[in-house]
Amino acid sequence: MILTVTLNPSVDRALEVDALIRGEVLRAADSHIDPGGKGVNVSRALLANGVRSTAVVPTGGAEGEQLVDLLNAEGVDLLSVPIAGRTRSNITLAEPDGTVTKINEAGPVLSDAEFAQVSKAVLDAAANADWVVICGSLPPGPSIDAFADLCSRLVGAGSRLAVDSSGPALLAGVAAGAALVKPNREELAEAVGAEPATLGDVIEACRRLRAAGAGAVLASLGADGAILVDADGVLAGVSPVSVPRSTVGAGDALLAGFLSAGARGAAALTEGLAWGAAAVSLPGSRMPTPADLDRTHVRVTPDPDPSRPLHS
Ligand SMILES: Nc1ncnc2c1ncn2[C@@H]1O[C@H](COP(=O)(O)OP(=O)(O)OP(=O)(O)O)[C@@H](O)[C@H]1O
Ligand SMILES: O=P(O)(O)OC[C@@]1(O)O[C@H](CO)[C@@H](O)[C@@H]1O
Repeated sequence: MILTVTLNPSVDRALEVDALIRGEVLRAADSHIDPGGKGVNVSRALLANGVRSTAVVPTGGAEGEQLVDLLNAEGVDLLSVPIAGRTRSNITLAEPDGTVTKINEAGPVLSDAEFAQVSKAVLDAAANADWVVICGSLPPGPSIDAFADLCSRLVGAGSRLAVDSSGPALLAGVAAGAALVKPNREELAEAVGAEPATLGDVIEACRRLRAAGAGAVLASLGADGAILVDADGVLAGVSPVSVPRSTVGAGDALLAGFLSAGARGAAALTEGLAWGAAAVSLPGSRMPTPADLDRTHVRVTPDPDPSRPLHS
């Protein structure tokens, strides 16, 4: 069982518009509502592909009830911790060429007592989990020290921890000794204080995160694919998408696919890239099912040319 933790989940509203024009009334050609938040998406993707997962989410207010209803409707196994604040609602504006504009709320304040309750739920459930996967932004409230403490306690208790977050939360996961971190290009740049221009820059940044405590680094690079740096070496992979529809949740699908296939080696990276590419071809933050997956276009190679420039 893979336990996911989304401290700041959301109800995701995706609107498809012909073109994004500031100051105009835009008419949506189509709209979708999905349960959202990065860990929630990892659980949804795993479930859609027959992998057991439980999602821990703090929920509150009308949107919190809606999120629980949406997740129950999909059959996601939930550990919902009630909070006083209102679960956020995040907006996606998707244009026909695949350009996505996202507006994410900060999310409700999580009080110290509420964070302690969520942490207890996570630590209790972690005992039966193959992985504990903490994803997404931290909501207002919990200090970075409190978050770092949760990561350290999980690692100390023997859990295999994966962290997909940004800024101080990503670094806290690294320092706690997470077995895996999954930064995207911007998160990696922020973590090492340098914008990568080539695959070599990405590999060097991943090595720095490993030296700082992470076991493995899976760096997602949008249309440039992904790089895996772990104790076995370096792998690079790409999976071209002919008609990108929405990149929202692609990183979550990549992580879910990678974990589902054992989180190690070319087979796991291939699986992650197939799930990521499939998510990009689907609207909103819809997660791929087995019928959406096509592994034939995925290319994974060891020790890629470090001078290869990044495009996206
Ligand atoms: N335009 C694209 N074309 C092909 N594949 C893509 C594209 N965008 C994303 N992907 C695939 O999805 C994976 C994750 O994308 P990205 O690096 O954008 O993740 P992310 O920023 O974490 O996404 P999110 O936070 O929305 O889940 C990439 O590694 C790649 O495999
Ligand atoms: O604000 P965060 O927590 O960084 O990201 C939240 C979010 O953008 O991430 C998911 C896609 O990865 C969406 O379902 C959700 O709206």
